[in-house]
Amino acid sequence: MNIKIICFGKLDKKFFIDSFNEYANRISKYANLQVIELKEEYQKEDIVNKNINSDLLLEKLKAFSDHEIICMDVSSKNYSTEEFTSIIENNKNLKQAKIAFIIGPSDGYSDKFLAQNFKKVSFGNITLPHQLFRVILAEQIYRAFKIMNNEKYHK
Ligand SMILES: C[S@@+](CC[C@H](N)C(=O)[O-])C[C@H]1O[C@@H](n2cnc3c(N)ncnc32)[C@H](O)[C@@H]1O
Repeated sequence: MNIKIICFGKLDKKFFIDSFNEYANRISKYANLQVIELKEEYQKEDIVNKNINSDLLLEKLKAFSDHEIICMDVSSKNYSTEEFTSIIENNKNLKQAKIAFIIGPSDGYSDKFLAQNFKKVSFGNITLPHQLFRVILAEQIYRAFKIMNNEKYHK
């Protein structure tokens, strides 16, 4: 399985880099994980930033039309770990399964972006900073593989 995380900016704190690398390394036992970091526009008005960054995402996603796109969005339906696992599990047996998770820009997604027919997933009604969220997403992907493979992991 090929998994991509498409996100904005770089991890710039050692504790985030170390934590993410730890989970990425664990995930590598089950899947190819690739992180695609986009350059975020943040110096204009919020609404302009939102539109520019969302359009950049849409442009980038044209190269991933063969992927299941999962948009991580605070305001969407809450997914439990088991429900999240089922998204990955549904792809598991597909030949050349490809999933791309999107971590959005700081000013949110544009209406045009949200109108796309992507699955939208929230990990709960709290807004997490994007660097921390990248670590949490990697941990949940790793947890999903442990669950799918009936392997022991911390409860
Ligand atoms: C700092 S947040 C952006 C928040 C932005 N103001 C908004 O309303 O979308 C950056 C990204 O982290 C992800 N994120 C943060 N908390 C999340 C949560 N509880 N569930 C799902 N995604 C989350 C989303 O992809 C979000 O676009």
